Amino acid sequence: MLHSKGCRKPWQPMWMVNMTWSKKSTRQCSQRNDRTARPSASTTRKASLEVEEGAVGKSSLTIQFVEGQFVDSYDPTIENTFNKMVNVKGQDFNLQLVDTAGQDEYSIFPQSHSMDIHGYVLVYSVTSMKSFEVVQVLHDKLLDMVGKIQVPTVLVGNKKDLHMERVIKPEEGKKLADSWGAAFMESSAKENETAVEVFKRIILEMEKADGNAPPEEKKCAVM
Ligand SMILES: Nc1nc2c(ncn2[C@@H]2O[C@H](COP(=O)(O)OP(=O)(O)OP(=O)(O)O)[C@@H](O)[C@H]2O)c(=O)[nH]1
Repeated sequence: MLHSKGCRKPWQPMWMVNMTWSKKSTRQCSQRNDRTARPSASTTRKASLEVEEGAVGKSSLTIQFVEGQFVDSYDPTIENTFNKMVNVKGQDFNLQLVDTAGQDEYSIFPQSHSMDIHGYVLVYSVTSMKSFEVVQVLHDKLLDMVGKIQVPTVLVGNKKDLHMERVIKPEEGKKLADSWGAAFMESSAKENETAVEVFKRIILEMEKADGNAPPEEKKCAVM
């Protein structure tokens, strides 16, 4: 897409959180914990997925997306990197995803989370008011660190399948995301469809920030 005809311009690196991805023209198998994977010869994109508070389901969403399975156990994350090819609106992206450790409002935001990152996925649990509060603190810290007023971001309310335990309404999440100029969605790491949708959404947000509207929204000059 970057090098093809049309009105696309060369992609310029931006910072993101927790995930990295690169565009490639061929499909690749996913790899877990692949810290040695060679970067794509083509332009590389990075995004990062930040989880507010522990246990909101960040790792579960990632594993559902990368491996297509739900993990019922809880094993606190230190940091893992994943690669996964994903097709969005006819274009292949090689997503390099960094699954970071859960954070609270007192955590120091690692500088590495602003380096060579193109977008961020911020996750809270719809069953935890605390996680919803912490995600707001983390977003502020993120903007301070990168020195921008807006970054490509998707706010995700996870665990939507836990209906009886829900304490955050979808409208509250949407309102917060709107105030950030971010995309919003709810997910369940038990459902492959919503996990995949999370990562497609952040790719679209990064594309948008790069001036690359989705195909149906693109307006090329008529010669
Ligand atoms: N019902 C339900 N349980 C979930 C969902 N996502 C995660 N869980 C469970 O919540 C617990 C924590 O999930 P993790 O994915 O490890 O959470 P995390 O945010 O990565 O936690 P940290 O590694 O501490 O950052 C696990 O027991 C998961 O099985 C979900 O969408 N629905």
